[in-house]
Amino acid sequence: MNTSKQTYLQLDQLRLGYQRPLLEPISWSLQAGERWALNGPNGSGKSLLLKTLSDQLTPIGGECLWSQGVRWVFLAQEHQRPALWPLKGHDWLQAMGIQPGHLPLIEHLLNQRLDQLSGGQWQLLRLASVLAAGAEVILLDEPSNHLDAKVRSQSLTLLSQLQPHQSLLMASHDQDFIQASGAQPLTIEELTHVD
Ligand SMILES: Nc1ncnc2c1ncn2[C@@H]1O[C@H](COP(=O)(O)OP(=O)(O)OP(=O)(O)O)[C@@H](O)[C@H]1O
Repeated sequence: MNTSKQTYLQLDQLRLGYQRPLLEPISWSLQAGERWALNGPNGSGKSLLLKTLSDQLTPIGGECLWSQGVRWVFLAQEHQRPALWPLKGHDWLQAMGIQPGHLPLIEHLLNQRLDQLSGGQWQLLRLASVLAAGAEVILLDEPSNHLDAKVRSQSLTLLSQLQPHQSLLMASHDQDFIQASGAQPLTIEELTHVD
């Protein structure tokens, strides 16, 4: 099936905010295979958009329409771990419904306890599991947070293994990471701009 022109997500005059709208309305669509990197100043609404797309916030107005059958996954900027958490990496993958055999880059983390992983190891495990879920749309909030050079390069390897039909929308301040990922930079201002 040729999915190159398929629209995965359509935003129509979408109003985002908490108690009241914080941004101008957004009208935008995401097509199969597109790779976008939201960047721009702190507080400009990147996380707000990703939280709304991933159903953590209700839009204040307008429409957010996922095409039928399109699956999305979301990597939050932070994921707090309980201080004592006796689960291991393979438990995490199992909970995500993922076969560990396909993920050589995180094999060394599978027998480690989640509460004993470093911040970067935890971020890599979470990123790898989100990418391995095979969803059509990958939403990532600051995926290069906490990463040293080696893990950062491993994360880029994982991103480079996305299938041509998979789409990416990530928020990032990390210009080098954005460039290396091949994603096109996009600002919230551009999304709210009306021609
Ligand atoms: N829980 C909240 N309640 C009310 N306003 C909030 C809440 N969280 C964030 N905001 C506000 O929403 C706006 C957008 O914040 P958001 O976190 O989306 O910015 P961002 O572009 O992701 O910033 P950063 O680059 O710092 O991660 C900011 O003005 C922020 O103060």
